[in-house]
Amino acid sequence: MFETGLLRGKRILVTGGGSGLGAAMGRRFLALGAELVICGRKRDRLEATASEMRQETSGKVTTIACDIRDGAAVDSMMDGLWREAPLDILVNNAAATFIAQSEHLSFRAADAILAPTLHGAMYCTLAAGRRWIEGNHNGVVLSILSTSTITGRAFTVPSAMAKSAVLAMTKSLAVEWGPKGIRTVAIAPGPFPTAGASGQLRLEGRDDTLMRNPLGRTGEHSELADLASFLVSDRAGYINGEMVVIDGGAHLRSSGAEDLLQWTETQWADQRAARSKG
Ligand SMILES: CCCCCCC/C=C/C(=O)SCCNC(=O)CCNC(=O)[C@H](O)C(C)(C)COP(=O)(O)OP(=O)(O)OC[C@H]1O[C@@H](n2cnc3c(N)ncnc32)[C@H](O)[C@@H]1OP(=O)(O)O
Ligand SMILES: NC(=O)C1=CN([C@@H]2O[C@H](COP(=O)(O)OP(=O)(O)OC[C@H]3O[C@@H](n4cnc5c(N)ncnc54)[C@H](OP(=O)(O)O)[C@@H]3O)[C@@H](O)[C@H]2O)C=CC1
Repeated sequence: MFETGLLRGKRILVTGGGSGLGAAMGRRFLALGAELVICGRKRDRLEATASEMRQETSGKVTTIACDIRDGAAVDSMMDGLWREAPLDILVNNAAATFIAQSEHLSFRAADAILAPTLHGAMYCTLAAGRRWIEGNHNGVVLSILSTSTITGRAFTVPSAMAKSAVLAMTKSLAVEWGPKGIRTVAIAPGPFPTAGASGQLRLEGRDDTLMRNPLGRTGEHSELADLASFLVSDRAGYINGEMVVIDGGAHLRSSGAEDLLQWTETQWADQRAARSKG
């Protein structure tokens, strides 16, 4: 689909790149000639993914164990990266969510979603942006958001709040940092099967989420990876502050949570008892 070497010479950090959509984007970036860095909390999973990637391509893949909820850890990751060479592209992909009745959310539970999804994305963006500006280096920030930024979404309120805040960051920095050579863009995916999403959102046990998709299917990882590759590339050099939706048109029919309005209190009690550790 793309010219060979579309991302040659680009050094890209994908947060949460050890699994799911982050790994899918990373694989495509490597295939297009980029140098890839992936971070996450689970060192073993990062290493396993990186070694698969190295076998698939001849590209350079580096892993860094970093909890992006910790600003000092993010700074130390960026310092380490910059000691070798500046990044060119940051992909804010790491996030957390689960379904819950909002009245049952403890403050700690709300923070467990806000901390990686909002604060983590903000820390990474500020840490990269500051270094790009100091070094007079161009950069691109791509944030993976959600159609909840458009529709809101019942039962995943902290996630909808965090994603909406990162959209506000994307639009605001497009204006503030555009003149400094930094583009900020975003993608709002609809349902894409990943272990994280299925586990946290109980996708397999839900009746009508997929049926409501106008295209009658979930997204392919390669479709999201293609869109991400275009948006971070120089070919998208005039796109700034924009969020592109990739959901088969689903959000035009439903936020994706309406079936949960029919759940009984027993179902919610079962859900609370069967928490998934993502
Ligand atoms: C369907 C329509 C379209 C799809 C739209 C999809 C939009 C977005 C999708 C995604 O983001 S998919 C990505 C999903 N991936 C992940 O979530 C991976 C990361 N996950 C995690 O880190 C954990 O699973 C976590 C639970 C989210 C956070 O773990 P952490 O170690 O930080 O938290 P804990 O210490 O375990 O718990 C803190 C706090 O939260 C309460 N809690 C945990 N799980 C639940 C739950 N399922 N329901 C209610 N509350 C929960 C837990 O009890 C703690 O609170 P206190 O008990 O201490 O008050
Ligand atoms: N799949 C879907 O249907 C949709 C996904 N999205 C978004 O796409 C992105 C990827 O989701 P998906 O691939 O499905 O889910 P995954 O659960 O596979 O991905 C989440 C990633 O984030 C990392 N992560 C979580 N918390 C932290 C943290 N504190 N510090 C560093 N890394 C962290 C995890 O790694 P580790 O556990 O090692 O820390 C994991 O690799 C997310 O932003 C999600 O909100 C949006 C809409 C729909």
